[in-house]
Amino acid sequence: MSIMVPSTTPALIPPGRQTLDSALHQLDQAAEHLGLDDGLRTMLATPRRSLTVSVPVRREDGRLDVVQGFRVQHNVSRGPAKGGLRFHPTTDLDEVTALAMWMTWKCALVGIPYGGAKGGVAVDPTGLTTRELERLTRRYVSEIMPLIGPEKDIPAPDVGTDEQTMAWIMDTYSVSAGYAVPGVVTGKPATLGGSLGRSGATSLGVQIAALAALGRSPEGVTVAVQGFGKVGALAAQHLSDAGCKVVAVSDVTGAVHARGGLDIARLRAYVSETGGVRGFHHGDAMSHDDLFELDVDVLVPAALEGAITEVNAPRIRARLIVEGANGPTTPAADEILAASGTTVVPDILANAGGVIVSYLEWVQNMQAYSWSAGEVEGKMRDLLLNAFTEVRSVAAERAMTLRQAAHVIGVGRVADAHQMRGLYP
Ligand SMILES: NC(=O)C1=CN([C@@H]2O[C@H](COP(=O)(O)OP(=O)(O)OC[C@H]3O[C@@H](n4cnc5c(N)ncnc54)[C@H](OP(=O)(O)O)[C@@H]3O)[C@@H](O)[C@H]2O)C=CC1
Ligand SMILES: O=C(O)CCC(=O)C(=O)O
Repeated sequence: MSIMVPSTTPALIPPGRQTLDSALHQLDQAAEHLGLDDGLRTMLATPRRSLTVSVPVRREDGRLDVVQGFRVQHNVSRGPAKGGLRFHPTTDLDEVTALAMWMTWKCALVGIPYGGAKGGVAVDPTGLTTRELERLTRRYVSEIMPLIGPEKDIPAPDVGTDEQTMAWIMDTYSVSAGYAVPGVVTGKPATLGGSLGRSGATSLGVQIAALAALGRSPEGVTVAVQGFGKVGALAAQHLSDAGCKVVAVSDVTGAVHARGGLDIARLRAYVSETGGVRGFHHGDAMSHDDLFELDVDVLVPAALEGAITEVNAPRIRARLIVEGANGPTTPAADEILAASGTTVVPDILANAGGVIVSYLEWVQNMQAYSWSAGEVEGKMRDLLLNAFTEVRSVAAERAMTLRQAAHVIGVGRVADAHQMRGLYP
């Protein structure tokens, strides 16, 4: 089985399919390198279980809307399926399948005992009231109930969902079980068994990965961040706290730039008040596209897939890209960046801090015990930096990019699990 990288991105291919093609291409490269046979490749390219559900939502004005929801368990050979839940209008089954596949490799890469999953609901959460969102979440959870559970599949936050969404999931599942089941979901509020440090864990991981890849003092290192949501805003904060100068950030509303560095704490307060970075007075407005072309040391894509393509990759001047988002760089862009000597710390490594702390949350829930914030951070840091060191040494030994090395390690571990278990005849 071989998946070609298209040299251009045909406009007619839906974005979700393009994302899945990227994930399959990365798998194919790793499988080739590992010498996996066709049967095993096909098994790894195919999700174990995919569920599509119709979710009715009663609107405040009495109307009934019906939206599509998905939960994909890509692989469960190393443990329960694990991965976030996304509420976004363009989410589809292909996108969720790709994101689930990346979760499989990510969990294997950082050495936590999970397979990979992802969920999605094709809805714009900003267009719903809190009560509508709650009804939607509870109904979606009821529909996917047979798939999830602390020993089966454990959702977590992703784009458009948060601690409140996780609390509703935990409650809906627990009401059905007849007792409180905190371990069914991670990224919950601390009062319901959420771990200290989970809300900022993905971003802290991005900072840790960025500093490790920089390999020099962060003082004065310039950074641009695309996306100012749960991951991007706190990644900007953590990088700024470490001494970097975050000179530009963007969200859907716009992009802001300040050559001398943005005051990230002030910008976060502004965004909580206004809903977006647009109009922030302590910086200049810039276009979304220009942010990618700034002369900065580090670029952190922390929004959605397909942000860095063959179109903008040749114009990127940052020498280091640290992927907070999943799948922000297309395979064609990857080739251009590799040829220009740009280092890309890949998503399955750079944003793994989130799922690592989710794992630590689940472990705390399963043993009905909790760790201090320092203990959680220390364990996360160790797991992430061990994976970072391993990826860097495999990349050096085998003359490959960090993404290729990360996939060789992650895919290799999952393939080993299949072979040892004998699931594959
Ligand atoms: N949350 C987590 O723990 C983890 C998330 N990730 C990945 O990180 C990425 C971001 O997730 P998360 O922060 O949770 O999601 P959020 O929904 O909290 O934030 C997404 C952000 O991206 C912005 N955005 C969307 N499209 C664009 C665009 N075209 N240009 C600029 N900004 C844009 C949104 O802007 P606006 O607010 O204006 O809509 C928002 O600021 C995703 O790829 C996700 O899969 C990876 C690992 C864990
Ligand atoms: O915390 C988790 O379980 C998963 C987070 C996630 O969706 C991701 O890493 O992409």
